[in-house]
Amino acid sequence: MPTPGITTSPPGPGDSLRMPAITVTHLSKSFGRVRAVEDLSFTVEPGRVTGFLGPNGAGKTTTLRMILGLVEPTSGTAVIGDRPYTRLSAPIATAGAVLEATAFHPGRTARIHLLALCTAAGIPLGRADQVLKVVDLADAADRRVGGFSLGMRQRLALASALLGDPLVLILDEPANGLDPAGIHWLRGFLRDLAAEGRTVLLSSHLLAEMEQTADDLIIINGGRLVTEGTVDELVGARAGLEQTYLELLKETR
Ligand SMILES: Nc1ncnc2c1ncn2[C@@H]1O[C@H](COP(=O)(O)OP(=O)(O)OP(=O)(O)O)[C@@H](O)[C@H]1O
Repeated sequence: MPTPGITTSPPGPGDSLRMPAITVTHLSKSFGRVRAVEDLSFTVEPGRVTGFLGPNGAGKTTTLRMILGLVEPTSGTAVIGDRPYTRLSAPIATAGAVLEATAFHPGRTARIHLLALCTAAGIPLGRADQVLKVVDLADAADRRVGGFSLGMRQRLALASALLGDPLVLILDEPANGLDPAGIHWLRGFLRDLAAEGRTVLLSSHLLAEMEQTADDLIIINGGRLVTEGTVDELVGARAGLEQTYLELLKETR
């Protein structure tokens, strides 16, 4: 298994002071008559894994895309540190992301895919092999991505997100397609990133997994905040995250 750190010189404890939080303030997005996100506010703290939960269509992907500057908010703001993603001075070194439906050129090998990204982003080419090792894909580096399993594609997407050694990682359903060993690996990996002081935000429908992986939770429904807090606060004495989650959604219907 790869070593936890994604960089050759992981941030030290003092560096966590410089790790950016994600701050979403009164964020809204409408697509025509569809109100995908409505007056949403929350904070994602550095040094913690934050789970972003909500039923299908709750607005999770739209929110993540607004944080990454891929969707223009109708109103409100989403900032990483002190500014929107599109105004970051070093966006690739600040935030990395894995979004749903990541497209790869099927004829390219994993290494060529990453080398192309390095070239486009001005990242030293040696970084490609480093991140392949980190996500445990070194043995598949010269295989064409068209023949990759879903789990391997997820790992390659994660490798792409790590190229810039980002302080903030934003992942939309990263466990999708991973087998139990892969999910176990991902959990340890994300926990290690947070332990290095990085800010980790991930959406998932896998509640049992989220309960084990996340420190903090943000739950939304119908584009609005249902609740946010630590896993301990929210689950507390109740019988697990699944029951807590279903009860909270029922209350807000
Ligand atoms: N580009 C778009 N054009 C029109 N409607 C959109 C667009 N993107 C999202 N929506 C709508 O916004 C709402 C929120 O969608 P979103 O994908 O953000 O939810 P989600 O919580 O990520 O759902 P899931 O868990 O199913 O992935 C849905 O009603 C969706 O149909």
